[in-house]
Amino acid sequence: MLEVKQVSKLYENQRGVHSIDFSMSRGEIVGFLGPNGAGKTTTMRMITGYLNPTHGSIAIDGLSMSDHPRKARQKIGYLPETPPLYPEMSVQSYLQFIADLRGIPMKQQKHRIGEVIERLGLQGRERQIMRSLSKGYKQRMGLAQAILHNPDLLILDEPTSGLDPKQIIEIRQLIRELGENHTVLLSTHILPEINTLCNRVLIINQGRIVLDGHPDQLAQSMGETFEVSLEVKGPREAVLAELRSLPQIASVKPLADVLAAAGSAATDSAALAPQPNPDAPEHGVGAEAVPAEPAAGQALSSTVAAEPTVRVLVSATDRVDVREAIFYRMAERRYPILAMRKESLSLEDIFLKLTTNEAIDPNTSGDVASGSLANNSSRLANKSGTTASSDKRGNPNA
Ligand SMILES: Nc1ncnc2c1ncn2[C@@H]1O[C@H](COP(=O)(O)OP(=O)(O)OP(=O)(O)O)[C@@H](O)[C@H]1O
Repeated sequence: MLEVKQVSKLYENQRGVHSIDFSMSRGEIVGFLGPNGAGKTTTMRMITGYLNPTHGSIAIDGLSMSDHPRKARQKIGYLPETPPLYPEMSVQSYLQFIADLRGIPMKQQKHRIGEVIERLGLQGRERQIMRSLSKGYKQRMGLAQAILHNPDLLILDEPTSGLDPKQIIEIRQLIRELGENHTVLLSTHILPEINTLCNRVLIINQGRIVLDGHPDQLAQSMGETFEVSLEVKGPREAVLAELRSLPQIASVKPLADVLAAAGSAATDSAALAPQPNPDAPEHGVGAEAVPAEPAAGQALSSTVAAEPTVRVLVSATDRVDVREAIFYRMAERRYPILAMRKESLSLEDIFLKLTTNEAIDPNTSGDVASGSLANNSSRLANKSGTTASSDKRGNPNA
């Protein structure tokens, strides 16, 4: 549907985008993410024919934008960040004006405008002057003018920017519906928007595409290992030994050992004293035994057995999903699993990793774009540190 090949844009004294290369298939909803000044708008304006690339080529459905600009543009609907509305016009007269501009035959105009008004929930507002529309309805009008000529490809530049939460939900729902019949490229600064709307994400930084993939697969492709955080009730050393004996377990890192049996401080202070953890120096994570919660927890002391709770981060080799193996082994040994969670990088982690301090090496950006970022160890260190410190924050005695 869309082919962007080796496209660069040089402004007078600086580079807008550099050798952008991607394609989109029919039916995809692609999220275009990047920090301020990364090159999103420049890319979108080139795709829509508003700007000419300095190098490279763009084709819409096989039609070259430079050789057949009119025909290629006919296949595109564009919602710029600020919708191009005329405040003095009414909803109906504005859409008629756009229909004329788009060359929709007179005979079809009434029917098509009616369809679009219904699709975007603008019924009853046909005679309203656009100046008096709310921001959400102005955005609907922006979408209406973008889809009026029934284009195959929709380019939406920050479609929910500046809307209130209710309007955001409504516009997202509209985009989802439009995605059923159109191919959509949308730029946004709102990361959860990508997860809820898009089946693919492109991340651009400093004018280069640094990542391209499915939102769910990105996290996995950027991690070296499959990781599970786990909370198990049972004797600490025995639980650790069982986990370490499982095949395909690369490491078991205790995060903190928490005595669930509150109140045992009063009866068994020795049991609550922080225990040295043989794993702590090796892994550098907070693995000391943390005293139990005071007051509120103490009320539990008469009902909860003084069984320690072991909290660990388990990493598997070759990204193997080890959750079932862990479950069955713990069940076999009668160590109840209180919590088990697959750990992964959030889209926010990925975005920050790719767009903050880490300089993009042009020689390796191809690898990065295919999602094969290798070193992930600093994140692990961070995560362990964060978990350990948040444990302490959550425990006034720590
Ligand atoms: N008309 C222009 N003349 C010169 N430089 C420009 C022009 N338009 C954009 N740029 C520069 O090109 C780079 C990319 O800008 P662009 O507007 O495409 O980024 P963006 O990702 O859309 O940013 P934002 O999220 O802030 O809208 C920036 O460094 C910007 O300053």
